[in-house]
Order: sequence, then C-alpha cells, then structure tokens
Amino acid sequence: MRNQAPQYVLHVSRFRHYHPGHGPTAQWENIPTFPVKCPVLVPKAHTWCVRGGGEDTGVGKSSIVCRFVQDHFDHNISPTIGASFMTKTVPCGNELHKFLIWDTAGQERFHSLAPMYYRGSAAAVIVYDITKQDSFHTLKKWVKELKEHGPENIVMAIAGNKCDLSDIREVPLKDAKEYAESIGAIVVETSAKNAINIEELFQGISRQIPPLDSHENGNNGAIKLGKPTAPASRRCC
Ligand SMILES: Nc1nc2c(ncn2[C@@H]2O[C@H](COP(=O)(O)OP(=O)(O)OP(=O)(O)O)[C@@H](O)[C@H]2O)c(=O)[nH]1
Repeated sequence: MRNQAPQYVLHVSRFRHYHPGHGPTAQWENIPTFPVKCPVLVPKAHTWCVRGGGEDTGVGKSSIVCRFVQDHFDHNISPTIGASFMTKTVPCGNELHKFLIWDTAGQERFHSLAPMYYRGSAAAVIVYDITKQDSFHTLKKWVKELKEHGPENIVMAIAGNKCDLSDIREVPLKDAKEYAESIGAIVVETSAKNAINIEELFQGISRQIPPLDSHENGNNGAIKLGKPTAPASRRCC
C-alpha cells in the first residue's frame, strides 16, 4: 500500500549569541558547538540508512535541510526514518543565529512522533510539492495540528518545493500566498535541487522569531542547556 504523500515539517529552534562590535567572521569562532533546547545529539553508531523503494517520492524536506546546512543535493536521498537532526549557524546583522533543525519523517506511520519535535520549536517549516496538489491539502492538516497542539507563538513558514518543475505544477503560487496570508505564515517557493530561495526561507524565519530572553542566553555568554525534547533517531543524509 502506498503511504500518504509526505508533507511535513522541519522544526526549527534557534540560539542567538551576541557579540556586538565584531563582524560576522570575527564572531565565528565563538559559536557554541552544542545545541540549546534540543541537546540530543545522536551518536553515529545509532544512525541507520534505508534506501527508498522509489514509490514514496517525498516533498523534499530533507533535501531542503541538506541544501541549507551542507549546500548539497542528492537525487537518491533516502526517506527519513523517525527524524534527523542538523544545525547551522548563520550571521544575521550583528548577531549569530544557530538553527537546530529536526527533520521529521513524512510517512504516515511516523505521524504520532511529530508532537515530540514541534513542542519545543520556535518555528515550523511546512513543505509541499508544487507538482502535487495532494501535498498542499495535507499541508493544511499539519497547519491545523500545529495551531491546535503546537507552541502558542510558533512561527510557521510554508515552502512550496520543487519550483524547478514549474512546467508540471499543480499548485498555483497565488493559492499558496492566499492561504499563507490567511494563517499569518511566511510563504516561499523553493528548489532544493537548484538552490532557489533556501537561504531566504531560513532568513525569513530568523527575522520572525522574537529575541530570546537574556536569562535563556545566559550571562556573559554562558549557555543554559535545555532538557532533551525529542528522542534520538537519525538517518544518513
Ligand atoms: N526536482 C526536484 N526534486 C527534488 C527537490 N527536492 C527534493 N527532490 C527529490 O524529491 C525526492 C524526495 O526528497 P526528500 O528530501 O527525501 O523528501 P522528504 O520530504 O524528506 O521525504 P521523507 O523523508 O520520505 O519524508 C528525492 O528524489 C529528491 O531528489 C527539488 O527541489 N527539485
């Protein structure tokens, strides 16, 4: 039986580290090397990879993360099992923003795990495939779930991925924009394959997430570690 079209969600937390008076390059070495709020790092030995059967194509969540974090695209990327975790720190004005990204599996059998990941998240990227109308319908179900069960002020961003295939598009950009406006979400069409609008997507999120409280950021650059918020399961990228 074919699984429901994968559709879901990259959960984004962010660590903000202030170094006023220094340029981004000078600040780079001061980046904390461990995550805050999601300090569950998966030992490599627990990583496992599964080759996709070719039937369940995916909307491109993992590909978006791989493009953002590693500037890499893999045509033969494997379906996500459970969730995978990656981080990336980017300069943003006078600050460094560290993204802690949970990439959750789109397959229906992993649906029940999703709350563990979005509960502690500052933002969610909900991905659909512009060539698959079904994936846009499924996206709306995820928005509903996030509104009902997600954090109160979670920033939502909608990514219409595979815009390099716009000649076979099924979802007009206008529909996505109207829907995003109705729920107050960011919307952008992306191509992980051709590196279109991936940086812009995460920059947009970064601008919308409110500053952390000073006590969350620690004093004098000290870092407060949070409790683990999600189980550890990961696949190769
Ligand atoms: N043409 C095109 N193909 C893409 C793009 N992004 C991803 N793909 C392809 O779409 C397929 C699925 O990509 P994934 O990144 O694994 O999708 P996913 O949503 O993470 O899938 P699950 O892990 O099963 O939830 C792969 O064959 C990718 O190569 C894109 O921007 N353009």
